[in-house]
Amino acid sequence: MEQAVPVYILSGFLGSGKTTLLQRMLAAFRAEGKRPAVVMNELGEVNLDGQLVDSQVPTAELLGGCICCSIRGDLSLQLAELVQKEAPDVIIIEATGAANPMDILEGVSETSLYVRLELRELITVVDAAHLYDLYQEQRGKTYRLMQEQIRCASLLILNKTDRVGEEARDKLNELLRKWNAYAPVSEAVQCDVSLENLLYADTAGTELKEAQGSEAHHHHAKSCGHDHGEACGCSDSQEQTRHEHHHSHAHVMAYTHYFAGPVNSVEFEKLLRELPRDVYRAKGILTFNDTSGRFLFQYAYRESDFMKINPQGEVQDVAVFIGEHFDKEEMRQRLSSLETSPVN
Ligand SMILES: Nc1nc2c(ncn2[C@@H]2O[C@H](COP(=O)(O)OP(=O)(O)OP(=O)(O)O)[C@@H](O)[C@H]2O)c(=O)[nH]1
Repeated sequence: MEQAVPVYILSGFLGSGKTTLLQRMLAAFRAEGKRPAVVMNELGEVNLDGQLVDSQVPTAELLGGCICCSIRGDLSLQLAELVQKEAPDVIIIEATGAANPMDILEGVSETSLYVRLELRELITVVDAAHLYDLYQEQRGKTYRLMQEQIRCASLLILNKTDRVGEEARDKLNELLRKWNAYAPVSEAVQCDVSLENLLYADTAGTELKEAQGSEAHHHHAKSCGHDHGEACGCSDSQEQTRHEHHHSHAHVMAYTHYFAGPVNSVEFEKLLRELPRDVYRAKGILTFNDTSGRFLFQYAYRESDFMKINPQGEVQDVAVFIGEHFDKEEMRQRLSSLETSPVN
């Protein structure tokens, strides 16, 4: 009988390290001679993470929304198409950091009714520094979303441990155990974990497979804190009325800026340093007028990083800013004021 294609879901809050883990997993699968395929979901209108994935890897993109609301139907279609067209040995789904993984898990389960898929693991990557800071306050929507993402996981990676001290690490391990008593926890920097243990730890996989059965699934849903009844904050109003349930990420919004010309690198870094606290993730591709080449920039929880890049395909200079209730118009004006005339 035809083998089911194993599926891995990567979850974790914005900027926690999902793409970093994705790259490691892809390298590990390919080293074993396997053909992985990827489904990437971004809140912004462009897939910048796709620039970090080898162009040889078949990739389906779900852009401009979150899998778990307006484009959940698309997830099923994309999965089915990937299996039929590419016949991959394994599929990795990278969710937006704002997604509730329970909805993606349901999406994969639905698809597995008509395409042979086997949900193997739901891996949640946790930004140690970000969670520790929110833990001090013990409230807020982002804190609750992180909690849901951690609860649903079959494997947990406590990433960015370079940004916290030993005391915080102990506290975080305790917290993860409290929220999810079953998933093995691996501490990591740059998601550098032993992938053999991670990908072939069968116990957690079994639990997830069982979760595809309705009763276990119901139980799983309950333990994920996926409470129904509150109004949905999805942008799509039809969707909103169709399934009136609670999405804890409804507070998250994205602004995509297409640059009309190069910007000054010093001024741009200053803008990143001065971003409001409510903008917790940004990324983009830029041309600077004071240094040659193009750069992929990353900003995650107040840390920024620039990498020289030769974009695959035609990519305009663009930046995506993700956060809570920030002023998009103010952001647009600030970014536009940095633009200079294109260099000929
Ligand atoms: N200091 C530190 N930075 C890290 C670590 N792991 C990843 N990063 C950096 O954090 C930034 C975000 O990492 P990504 O892997 O893109 O995070 P992500 O979860 O895919 O982000 P979204 O897709 O936007 O949700 C990048 O600049 C990474 O280089 C780590 O362990 N420590």
